Amino acid sequence: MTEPQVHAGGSETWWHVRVPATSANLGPGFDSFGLALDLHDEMAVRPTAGGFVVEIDGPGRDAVPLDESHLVLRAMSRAFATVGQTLPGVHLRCWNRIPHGGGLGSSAAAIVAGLLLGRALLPTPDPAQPDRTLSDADLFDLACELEGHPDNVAPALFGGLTLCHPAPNGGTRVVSPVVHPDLRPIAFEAAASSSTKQSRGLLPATVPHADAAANAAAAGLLVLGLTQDPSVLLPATADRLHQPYRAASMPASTTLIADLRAAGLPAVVSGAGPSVLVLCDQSQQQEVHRLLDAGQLPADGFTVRDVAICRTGGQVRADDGRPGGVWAECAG
Ligand SMILES: Nc1ncnc2c1ncn2[C@@H]1O[C@H](COP(=O)(O)OP(=O)(O)OP(=O)(O)O)[C@@H](O)[C@H]1O
Ligand SMILES: N[C@@H](CCO)C(=O)O
Repeated sequence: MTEPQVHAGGSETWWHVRVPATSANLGPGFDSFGLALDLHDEMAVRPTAGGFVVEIDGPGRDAVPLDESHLVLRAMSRAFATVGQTLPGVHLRCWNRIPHGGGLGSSAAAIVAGLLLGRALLPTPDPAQPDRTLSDADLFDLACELEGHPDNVAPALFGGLTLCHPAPNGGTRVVSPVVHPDLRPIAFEAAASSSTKQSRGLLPATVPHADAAANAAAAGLLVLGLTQDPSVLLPATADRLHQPYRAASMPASTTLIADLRAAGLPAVVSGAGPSVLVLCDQSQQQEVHRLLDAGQLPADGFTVRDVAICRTGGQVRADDGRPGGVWAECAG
């Protein structure tokens, strides 16, 4: 990646964003529950005289388009179009850390990054046209539309634990319960990838009533487990709505989850997979590492990360377009 140009009068201003990885579903909370994790993509953008330049480090570098169809640029354009403007030429720099198609919310992070950067780049709002501004709620609605489901974009935008539910008059609402301080998630980041779109195609149009009832019970228990009593998280993470239908498409994840759960550890498919998330408390986190050290978990093909829950959603600042630097506190 080229170094940003520095002019005699100081460095050029870039709008710089960082957005957390997210794990959706958390077992029974299909298309509703999501958790922000302390693993971030960073992007920086500045307007140019015309055209698009995209530079990428990290996952997706050799796979994603480098023109206006890049997901971050599509989201930026959408933010501009929403207020009747056209995105100018931009230079976009991406430092990707979230694997693509891994089940850790890469597309949601890209969409939220693009919307936040788009809002930052928009001309100063005209006080005579207050509807031509974008609130966080507007960005959430746009993100849901672009992603197609809300459970990753909510924690990517707002941080922490988010539960999405249909609003009475249409659209989606978000609530953000406070997570129990003992939670210490572990992510088994899969080297393999899968397309969420294809993985959604494996799901049936209808499910047995008994399965829906079991998931409703587990999802209720999951709120208790995540906020007040982590000891219930093993039964609270049982799912019958999506994991059984996807199991055969990700055999290594399915075996790993079965072994972890047999050891009493609350493991789930992260998002649409194939990564795996374990909603550990402190002693369970140690137990996972003991089992790994003893070679008693089938973890080949996975990178194991202790990932703190990130209380902060996407953050934007103006700077010199270099990666890193100090951001507001994230881990909690
Ligand atoms: N940083 C990014 N820049 C550009 N495109 C991206 C970026 N991140 C994701 N994408 C696009 O999104 C696709 C992955 O999205 P997909 O929804 O299939 O998986 P995911 O978001 O990683 O997993 P999940 O939705 O299960 O959490 C990539 O193949 C790429 O096309
Ligand atoms: N709820 C979504 C999350 C992945 O983006 C799914 O499981 O398809």
